Amino acid sequence: MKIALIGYGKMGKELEKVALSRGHEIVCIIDINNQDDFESEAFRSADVAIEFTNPMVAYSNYIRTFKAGVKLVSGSTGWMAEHGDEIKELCEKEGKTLFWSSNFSLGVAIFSAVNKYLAKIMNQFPAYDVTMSETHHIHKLDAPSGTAITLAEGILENLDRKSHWVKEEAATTDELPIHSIREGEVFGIHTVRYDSAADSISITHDAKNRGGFALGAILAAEYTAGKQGYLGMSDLFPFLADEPSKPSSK
Ligand SMILES: NC(=O)C1=CN([C@@H]2O[C@H](COP(=O)(O)OP(=O)(O)OC[C@H]3O[C@@H](n4cnc5c(N)ncnc54)[C@H](OP(=O)(O)O)[C@@H]3O)[C@@H](O)[C@H]2O)C=CC1
Ligand SMILES: O=C(O)C1=N[C@H](C(=O)O)C[C@H](O)C1
Repeated sequence: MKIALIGYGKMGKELEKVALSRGHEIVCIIDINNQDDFESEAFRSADVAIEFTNPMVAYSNYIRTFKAGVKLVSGSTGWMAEHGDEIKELCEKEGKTLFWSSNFSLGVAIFSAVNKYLAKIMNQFPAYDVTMSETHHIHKLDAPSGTAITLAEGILENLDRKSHWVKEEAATTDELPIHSIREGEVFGIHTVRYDSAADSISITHDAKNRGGFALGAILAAEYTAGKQGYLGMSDLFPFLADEPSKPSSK
């Protein structure tokens, strides 16, 4: 498959390694210094472009990729609150294609499914209150992390006593607090913790390197080449939506 990379930083370089190891060809690399290449033949020839840049430029990269008629996979975080609805509409109503995930690692896909199921169970156990924390390297521009926001959304959809997430401290019992820590070169640690007076239950995903994010993004690119629309990890792994059994609310 022909792949174009947009952004050649920590993730761009990791993606290049994994793509080549799976027999793909990198036909174009766009970084901050060669923006004209969005109009190049090489870029247009790509089966899929993969974008990992930053919250400020991701949206304009998506629009330029759509204009070039190239399908897109992106892991950039921090753009969704401002532009999410417009980008989804371009995919759902105007034939554009974006596969986006706040975290491409297979471990986080599994963790997300467990997180939603645990939240549903906790409807039966009001003595437990839930908090979240995420730790990342000091270069990270956004907080909370995109993954933390996705995990929080998974809790809010399933745990009736929480209505919205907040940064750091909860002021009311319906708020779900997310604590963000920036430390050294940490690849990404996410913890969801339920606390009662008697005990606590924590689930944690701890990335050991960036290889897992890159592998997931390349698997997503292989999937996206033959698809259209707004796609995500639930399209790539639909079986993760199947629960072992649904706890009854009675
Ligand atoms: N979904 C997931 O699984 C993951 C998501 N991420 C997210 O991916 C993004 C990138 O992470 P990471 O690779 O670590 O960040 P880096 O800062 O290491 O890399 C980003 C690169 O994009 C370049 N860049 C800046 N502006 C543009 C532009 N307009 N067009 C093309 N390239 C540009 C930067 O250049 P310069 O340095 O010169 O500005 C830099 O080389 C972040 O939003 C992060 O949160 C990260 C890991 C996993
Ligand atoms: O910036 C990073 O490094 C990461 N960003 C993503 C996020 O915001 O959740 C995914 C991963 O945790 C690494």
